Amino acid sequence: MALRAVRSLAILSNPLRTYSTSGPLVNVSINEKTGIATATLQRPPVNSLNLELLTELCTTLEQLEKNKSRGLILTSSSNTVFSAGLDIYEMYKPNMDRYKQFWTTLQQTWINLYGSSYPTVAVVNGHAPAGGCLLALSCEYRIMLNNFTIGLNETKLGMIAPTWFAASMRNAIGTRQTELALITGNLFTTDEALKIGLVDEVVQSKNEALEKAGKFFDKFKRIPPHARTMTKTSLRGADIQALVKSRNEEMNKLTAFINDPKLQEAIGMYLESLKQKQNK
Ligand SMILES: CC/C=C\C/C=C\C/C=C\C/C=C/C(=O)SCCNC(=O)CCNC(=O)[C@H](O)C(C)(C)COP(=O)(O)OP(=O)(O)OC[C@H]1O[C@@H](n2cnc3c(N)ncnc32)[C@H](O)[C@@H]1OP(=O)(O)O
Repeated sequence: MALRAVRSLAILSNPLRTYSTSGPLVNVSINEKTGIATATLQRPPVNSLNLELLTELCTTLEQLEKNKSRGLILTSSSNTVFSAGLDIYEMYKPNMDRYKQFWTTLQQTWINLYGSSYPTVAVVNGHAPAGGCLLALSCEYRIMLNNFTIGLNETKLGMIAPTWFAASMRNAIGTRQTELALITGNLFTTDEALKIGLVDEVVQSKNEALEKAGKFFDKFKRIPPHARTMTKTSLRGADIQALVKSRNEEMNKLTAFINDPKLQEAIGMYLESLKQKQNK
């Protein structure tokens, strides 16, 4: 908390610096007038989150923090998919060293995004299942385009959404709705998501979403950044601390879980069903 306070006080005195962290999988651009960064996920066809994409995103978030960013819009280069969630191939017959690196990077990406000192908006311009929904939930505000689906559908895949996935959802829609959403693995339509507060606004186009995102950032023009950041930390800090404390334990559980032959069989069948869908 104290460190964050010092960092946020520094925001008041340091001028904004421009920088570039764009990579092949995450394009980063900075609006010179507003200082707002836009990170666009660009891993066709569905922005599934593999180790390389997560590493780029994680580094981008670290750089934004270091450079005292004014804010971040997280979006997708696809017109139909925000992110299909974790890359299922990272969990199918995994090389365990890579798998551990993958999961550690996912944890760190969440810590950086959920706990960022700068304001964050997800422009959800396509489907956002599972890990895709997690990325959106980790932002402070979600603006979604119509006619897509969003949710933590892990139970439908025979998996359990980790506690910090659940905490991110609880932070947005409360305990009751989170329990219902998680046990059913429901994917919500945009309108259903709006109704339960899983997203904050529904729009018809990406341009409209970007305009609304600008309005969200404008709300902070007259709010001292340190007060904003400390308030966010007071609300989200416990969720982050819980993961920081249990990181290793979670890794041990996951290692055993992912090597379960029944789970591997289920993942294989799920991958097959995704392929079959394409052949129809
Ligand atoms: C102590 C802790 C205890 C327990 C924790 C245990 C484990 C960890 C738990 C869970 C965390 C898991 C989180 C996840 O994110 S799992 C991933 C879930 N994602 C999904 O279910 C989405 C699957 N995809 C879709 O539904 C559709 O693709 C989508 C609606 C996103 C887009 O549809 P569209 O019609 O546009 O594309 P497709 O034809 O379906 O796909 C194109 C292409 O992409 C491949 N694909 C899709 N999704 C994924 C993915 N997530 N990973 C890898 N590959 C994916 C798909 O197979 C097609 O490939 P190809 O046939 O080769 O072209």
